[in-house]
Amino acid sequence: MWFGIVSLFPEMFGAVTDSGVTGRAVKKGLIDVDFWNPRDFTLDVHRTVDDRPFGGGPGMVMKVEPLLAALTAAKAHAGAGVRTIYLSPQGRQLDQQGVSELVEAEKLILVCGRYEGIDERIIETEIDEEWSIGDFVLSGGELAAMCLFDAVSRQVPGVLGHEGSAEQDSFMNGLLDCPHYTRPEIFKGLAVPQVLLSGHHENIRRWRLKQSLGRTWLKRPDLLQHRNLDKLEQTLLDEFMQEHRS
Ligand SMILES: CN1CCN(C(=O)c2nonc2N)CC1
Repeated sequence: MWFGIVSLFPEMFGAVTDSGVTGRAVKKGLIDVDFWNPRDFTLDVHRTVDDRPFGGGPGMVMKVEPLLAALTAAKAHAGAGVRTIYLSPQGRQLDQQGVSELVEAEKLILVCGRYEGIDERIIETEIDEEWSIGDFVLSGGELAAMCLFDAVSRQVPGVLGHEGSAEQDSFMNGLLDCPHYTRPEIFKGLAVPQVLLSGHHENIRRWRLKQSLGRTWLKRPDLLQHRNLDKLEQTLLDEFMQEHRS
């Protein structure tokens, strides 16, 4: 999978291109990333990338020409079939379903705005989709782009090594994740659930599923609205609810 990043702060992306699971995927060539910085496309001695908004008001807007030149260069590099995304609170809120759709794209350009944003005409003429990571305001699109980059990259075959991790990620099966434990067996007087020490894989699988269902019921019941439970899942959830109430 290939990502083209248009950003005034490409150095921020080291957090995902040089570290962790995604950093290893880049190193292995499972994920390719290229950067285009609008500042490199300025023509004035001060390398100006922002301008005052028409109509006045606070803040600045990213200058049209350097941004367009950077984006044009990114699209030329990408070739056909690339989807160009602008990170913005106006966009579709990113969730695991959206991640699953985006990973099918194979080539994504992520445009990161700064200041008050980018000229609306760039959005109208150059952007295919707007995506948001939540209803809050960031200082720029870079952190949102890194979230999208990480979540989408995790779904690329081979990135997680044993594919199971992706499946077991929260939201991959529409439920919250189960609890996780590691050594020591007793920590602050709290023991690891015995079933996890039993070595009985089917019992462990059922316990984890029951915990996922129960946690989702307690913390995110809205997710259950859209999740058809099979017979076993309903039985396990009923058990959890009964135990929770007793
Ligand atoms: C111009 N800039 C404003 C701030 N911003 C965001 O708050 C944001 N992006 O994606 N999800 C979000 N929330 C990015 C774009």
